Amino acid sequence: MNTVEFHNVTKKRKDFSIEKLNFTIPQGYITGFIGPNGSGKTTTIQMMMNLLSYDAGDIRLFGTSHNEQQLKQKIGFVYDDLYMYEEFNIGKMKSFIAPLYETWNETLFQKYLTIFELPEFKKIKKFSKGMKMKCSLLFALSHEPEFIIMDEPTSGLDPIFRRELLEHIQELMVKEKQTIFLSSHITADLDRIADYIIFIYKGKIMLQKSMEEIQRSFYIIKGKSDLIDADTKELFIGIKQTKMGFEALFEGELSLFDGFGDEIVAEKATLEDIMYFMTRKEY
Ligand SMILES: Nc1ncnc2c1ncn2[C@@H]1O[C@H](COP(=O)(O)OP(=O)(O)OP(=O)(O)O)[C@@H](O)[C@H]1O
Repeated sequence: MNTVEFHNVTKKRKDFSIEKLNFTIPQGYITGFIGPNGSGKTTTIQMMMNLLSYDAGDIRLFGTSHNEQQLKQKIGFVYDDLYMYEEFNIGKMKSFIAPLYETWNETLFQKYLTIFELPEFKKIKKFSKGMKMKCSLLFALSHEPEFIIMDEPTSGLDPIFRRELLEHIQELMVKEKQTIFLSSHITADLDRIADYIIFIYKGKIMLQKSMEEIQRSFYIIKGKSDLIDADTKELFIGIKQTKMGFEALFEGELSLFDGFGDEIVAEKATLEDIMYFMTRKEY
């Protein structure tokens, strides 16, 4: 079962276009959405949330087409920009937000308020960026959404805070079995928690795979430059020449390199390696 399905979604902007975007977000897992700046992550999320129109194609949520009521009740949208409520404190915000949700869970709200150590009666404009992110997460979680969308939840947070937030997200998955879609260009965060990865670049999907498949099939191969010729070059997705030799991204069975013995070294590729080599312009 998929929580979200994009079928041939096309969106043309002045200097940017998304052509026939196809991907799915499986139910009950954490899907990481990665891509360099300006790749179309926010545009995609806005179309998913029905905040932005598209020119062609179909977006299905929970098995049906967009439906306002369903969007509001079943989705928790987490982002750090709470400008609308800057003058409010958490208590006042709750009095506006809670009645909007049939599924509002006050016990859960109190629980996360304590866990996140957020002050209930301090104005939100006095919150740090990280506190605003936690506050957004607090409200999103308290109405027990089936699907949580997070747009860059860890950007601008310090490493300790980021790790804490990721731990909370992971805990949620274990306990509540929610579906989470998390966009980030901090790929190390997703190496840690994602079950699936969707990689977008210049409005196109470059990769959609489970983390398990990625870890099993992508490697960084290092060796002396003289090993690179027209034939070996064909094996790699991207190659970088270094002072020590070459580094290249490879997808497939490592046994292909058995004949090279210790002339090459293979390491598992990180998401950052994959993103780097797949978007490199020169080889
Ligand atoms: N309102 C808009 N009108 C026209 N073009 C826009 C608008 N918003 C964004 N774009 C363009 O669409 C492209 C994709 O932007 P988008 O914000 O979706 O990327 P992103 O992957 O979220 O980037 P980042 O990681 O930097 O947030 C960019 O080239 C951007 O300039």
